[in-house]
Amino acid sequence: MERILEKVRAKSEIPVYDKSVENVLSAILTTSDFWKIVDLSEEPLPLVADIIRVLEEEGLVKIGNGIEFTEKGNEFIKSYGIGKRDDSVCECCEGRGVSLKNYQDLLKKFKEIVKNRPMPKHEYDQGFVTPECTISRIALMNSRGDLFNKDVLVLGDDDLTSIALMLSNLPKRIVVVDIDDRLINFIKEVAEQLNYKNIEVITLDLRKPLPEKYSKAFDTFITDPPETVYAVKTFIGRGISALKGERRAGYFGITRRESSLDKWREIQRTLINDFNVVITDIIRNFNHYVNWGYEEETRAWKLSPIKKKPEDIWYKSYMFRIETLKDSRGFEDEVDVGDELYNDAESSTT
Ligand SMILES: NCCCCN(CCCN)CCCN
Repeated sequence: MERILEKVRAKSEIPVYDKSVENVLSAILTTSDFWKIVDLSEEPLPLVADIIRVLEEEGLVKIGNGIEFTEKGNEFIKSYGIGKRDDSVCECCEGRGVSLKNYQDLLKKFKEIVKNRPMPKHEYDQGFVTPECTISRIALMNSRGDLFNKDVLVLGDDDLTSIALMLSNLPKRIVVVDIDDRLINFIKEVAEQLNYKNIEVITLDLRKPLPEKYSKAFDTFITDPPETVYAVKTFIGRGISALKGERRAGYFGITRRESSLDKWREIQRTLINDFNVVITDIIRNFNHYVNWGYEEETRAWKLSPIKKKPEDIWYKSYMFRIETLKDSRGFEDEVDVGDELYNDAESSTT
């Protein structure tokens, strides 16, 4: 194992641990599909690709139509006592912990309205979640008392959460900001169709601070940022600066596909130390992203040992919920980064 770790460290700037290799080995025992191995291992995609390369160099796996153990590989995992990874996700709620029993009508209407939604744009790292997931977000936020008669801010909305919010008739007011005019126009059209008045839809680049009128104006925000430390600081920091005061809520997705646990610790330090908020929930794989179509253009494709597009959903993120308390603060400075907003050593689908 030591040899494997040394060789991976020589290739990757992402921290690698015994557990990182163990996670990948367990995943290969369960599936030969690269994308599913990344999903099950919960290690960042670039690190999984490097580990698989080293396993191949060591003659432990062979890479054909899939990734499989050689005889030598089977000996190796036996000697290390590596077991299969059994995910055991609840079939009823897909692991989200919210029931859609009371939201079936909302789900049906939402699916109907978003039939001809704008498709994901690589330029903005877009990738929308399934309708079941979008409606589960409404159920989750409503279950915490964060929607009924509340002022809600949506920072970036390729998931069209704002449309589900309009259909739910729960918020007092909705403000949606996005950089992509296609989404802005689509959401505006739907608001027209629904004759929904209490919504503002504006084009904004979140590298700039929010307009003054949105400072301390909301009870709840939701966002799903790219996962560089810059992007997390900017998107979530803007959201917190928009909250009215104490005991308001923020929701956002953080993935393991593009963030190592070392980066998770940085993100959690930013939340606790810089923003001085409290983390109330972290729900594993709450967000399931529909494959976005531009896979071949991404670094993930270049790194993948097998050039085959993913068939099933493999990219997921954990849903974080935070609340503000006394002395919580957001982030209101201008961020003048370009590409670094979307890319770092661990990202690969941006
Ligand atoms: N590049 C394709 C996947 C992007 C997912 N990211 C943006 C999602 C917007 N709905 C962020 C995922 C977790 N923060």
